[in-house]
Amino acid sequence: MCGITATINADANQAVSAEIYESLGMLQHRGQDAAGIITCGQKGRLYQCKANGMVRDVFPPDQLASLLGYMGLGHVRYPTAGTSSNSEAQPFYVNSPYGIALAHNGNLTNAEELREFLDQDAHRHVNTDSDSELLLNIFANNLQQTGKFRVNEDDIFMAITKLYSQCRGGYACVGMIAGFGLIGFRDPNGIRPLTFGERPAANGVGVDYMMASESVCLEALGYSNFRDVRPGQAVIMTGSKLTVRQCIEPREFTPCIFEYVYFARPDSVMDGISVYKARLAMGEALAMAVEKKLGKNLDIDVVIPVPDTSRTSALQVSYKLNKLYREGFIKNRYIGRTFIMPGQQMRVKSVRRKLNPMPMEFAGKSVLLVDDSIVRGTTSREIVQMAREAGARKVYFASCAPAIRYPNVYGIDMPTRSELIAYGRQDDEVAQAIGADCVIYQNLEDLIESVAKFSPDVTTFDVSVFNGKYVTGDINERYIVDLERQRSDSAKRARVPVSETVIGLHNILHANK
Ligand SMILES: O=P(O)(O)OC[C@H]1O[C@H](OP(=O)(O)OP(=O)(O)O)[C@H](O)[C@@H]1O
Ligand SMILES: NC(=O)CC[C@H](N)C(=O)O
Ligand SMILES: [Mg+2]
Repeated sequence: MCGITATINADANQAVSAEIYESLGMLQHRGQDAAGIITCGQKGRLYQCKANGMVRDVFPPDQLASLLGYMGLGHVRYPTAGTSSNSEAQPFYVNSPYGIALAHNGNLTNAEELREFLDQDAHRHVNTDSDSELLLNIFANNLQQTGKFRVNEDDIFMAITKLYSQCRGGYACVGMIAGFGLIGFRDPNGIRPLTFGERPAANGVGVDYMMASESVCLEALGYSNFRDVRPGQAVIMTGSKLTVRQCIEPREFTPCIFEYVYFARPDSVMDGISVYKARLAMGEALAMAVEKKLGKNLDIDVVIPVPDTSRTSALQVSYKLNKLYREGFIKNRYIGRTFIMPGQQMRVKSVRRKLNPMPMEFAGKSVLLVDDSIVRGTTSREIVQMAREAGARKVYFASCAPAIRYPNVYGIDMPTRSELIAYGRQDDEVAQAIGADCVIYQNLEDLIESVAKFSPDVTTFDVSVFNGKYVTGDINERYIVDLERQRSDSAKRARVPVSETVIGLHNILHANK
């Protein structure tokens, strides 16, 4: 899902790298494969450090100080396009025109067309398989068309407006133009999130600005007056000045519902909706679904969450059903999220290493396990087996999200139908496949209602993984088949490993080794 962040301090002597590092730590749950920071110092010079790995490993604290400058971008990566090579770690940089860097959350659905355009018409060199590098070059090319020695805000908004007509898919982006300032923009459907805020500068003169995928980063760093970038809108932040412009007529506002189900932190507020409140509501609605399926006289002794994400909802399921809530699985706090790990083998191994059952909570009991979602079934299969090994008499499995039967094309790496456990299976067949006595899914209307009821203006969402309806309107069977061919687990395994050398701008991490 990737996490993006950007900061510009009003005081040009106030370095940003430490705070960007901190906010990347707060976005780690959105991407565990790679991380990067690029900053811009006085005289417009850029400094960069990026590589594969977790935030704490990519940026040795003593080297953070060498990322000089008062403005910068940060990124944590969970790949959905290209490869997992170091060279595709973000932010990306192009020197012409003006020195531009960009960090992207999302996925472009017309990447091949853009690649061809950049090669044949724009004559720009693209050095990796990343769709984010394409996005950056499209923007750079649009800006280049101005032919100006120096650009102004109107030129930048125009370049973004043009980009909206060229790029399709889901994208929330933060960018930086050397010596000028920061930009941020969000796709016309607002599928991927982007929020921004401000705070008084440390020296009391002017205002600092920050953008991030999730509001937690802004909150922790003392920013306030949070607003979300609206679909098709763009922002420009320069020393103490913020300009917001609606670049194109927005399409239907359809944020990704999976942010609320799984991706975002519960303490974030996205598009005005508290993720925590939405998860409580999902739990309430799920409790009703459980009662409907299993009857009023529930044979359930205890409700057990599958840590971590389902905890908030599971608590509400137990409250509504008036059944005991117990932490039956203990999570190893040093193991990250398994769903966003790159290969199936690694995911399966990690579930067992990550979660360990407390036998006394299972022995002789009928348990209701609650998770936020069942995607490939990796977690549920292992968890049900663990519950049985620990002596459970009956194992019911409830999911806050409906059955997932369609690929995601907007920034979640679920590209292959056959890898989804509910694909081609009825609910009872899913139960059989994961070894549960029964599977209870939330229905789609209830999920939508659980999230939408907290929003002042969002009524619809991108729910394509549940119903196969893609909000951008450009996805056909041929695209899906192609995606499966390129990005299935087996296709990724078969790929010849690319060089692990970092390609690109002078990289501080490697320079100092
Ligand atoms: O059916 P699957 O393919 O296993 O995917 C779904 C599971 O993966 C996620 O957990 P994850 O371990 O990634 O993160 P969490 O600790 O935040 O729950 C999600 O919360 C489900 O538990
Ligand atoms: N999950 C994401 O947002 C991925 C961003 C981009 N498509 C990449 O693969 O790097
Ligand atoms: Mg989980």
